Amino acid sequence: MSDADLFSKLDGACDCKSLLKKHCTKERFDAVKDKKTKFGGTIGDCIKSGCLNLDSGVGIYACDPDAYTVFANVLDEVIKDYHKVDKLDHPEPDMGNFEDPGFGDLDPSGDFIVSTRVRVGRSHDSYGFPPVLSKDQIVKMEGDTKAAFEKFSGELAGKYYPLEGMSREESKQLTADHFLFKDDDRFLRDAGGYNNWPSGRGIFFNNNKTFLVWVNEEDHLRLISMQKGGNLAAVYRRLCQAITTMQNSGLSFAKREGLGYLTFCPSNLGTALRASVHMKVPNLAAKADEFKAICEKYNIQARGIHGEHTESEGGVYDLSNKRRLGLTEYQAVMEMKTGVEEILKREKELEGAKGAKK
Ligand SMILES: Nc1ncnc2c1ncn2[C@@H]1O[C@H](COP(=O)(O)OP(=O)(O)OP(=O)(O)O)[C@@H](O)[C@H]1O
Repeated sequence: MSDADLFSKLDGACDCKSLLKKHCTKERFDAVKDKKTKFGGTIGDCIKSGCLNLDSGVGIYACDPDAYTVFANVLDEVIKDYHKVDKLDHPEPDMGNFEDPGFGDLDPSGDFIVSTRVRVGRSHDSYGFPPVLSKDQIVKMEGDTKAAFEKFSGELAGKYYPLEGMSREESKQLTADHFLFKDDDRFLRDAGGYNNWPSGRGIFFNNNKTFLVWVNEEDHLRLISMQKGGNLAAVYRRLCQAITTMQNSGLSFAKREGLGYLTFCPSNLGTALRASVHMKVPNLAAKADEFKAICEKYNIQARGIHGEHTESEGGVYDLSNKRRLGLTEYQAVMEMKTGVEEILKREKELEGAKGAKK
């Protein structure tokens, strides 16, 4: 389908509620329809998924880091709307004093928090995103990334497992353990996210599986630190040490002033950080209105435990920072910490009240 045909499909859709539909007006589309990014991408590459999937929430992916400049007339509006900010004035990155972050274990009893995870997305600034990436380029980029992994030492040291050639059993087990990613998202598929799959994709693990890197899942890199229990300090420290090592190994990550770190989907840019706990909150979750209100008050997003758009199981929720743009990395983690502590306090009160009634 040509870029013009894609746009007509979107333009003619009456019940489409995506941010793309809202902000990619005919005027804005016409203003950029003949432009190309320095990686050769077009506005059609960015809007394809949202035009083919009219039920998208966002509907636009950047075809490459340069798209955030060349197609800013559309992308900036989507970003402001999605992240609920008036201005694009994201601060300079600041991970705070991560060696001594001023918080520790959010649930020393171990009764409520099942596991803690903090991840960031990063993009190499010398490569495009999937819509403009050839098989050779994705394989070369994987090579650059693997070279940086060689610099990991101590707790971070581990091994890279390319998806190509991985046995079915191994990949099934890694997915069940919440470690591996899949190729089953139709929005990402139509954005070109699975082009040349599984070439260039893989996963790095440290030896005790508390630090991993997804290579060319949705983003070029997703750096993930996770462990059982609620020790947010240990998880955050490990992630920041890994980010620092990768930056010092010569990799240069795509950023734009006012937008922070750039990612394939505009919903992730800024800090590109999501800090989450899997926490047991059956009593509070049973009071749906109160649960929703407390999450909103503290900017917490609640998800099911198998990732975005999944349901909770046994009262366990994935609770994370909702804000990723317009605040520093340290502030984003602190927001999650504060919200989770409040939710935990309320869950304990409700649990206590139930005990008293018995
Ligand atoms: N605190 C956590 N403990 C254990 N596993 C987690 C935790 N948070 C997320 N996961 C797991 O990580 C995987 C990826 O989750 P999900 O796709 O929701 O988030 P993400 O990787 O942060 O990316 P995105 O926000 O783009 O969806 C899922 O298998 C999910 O269960």
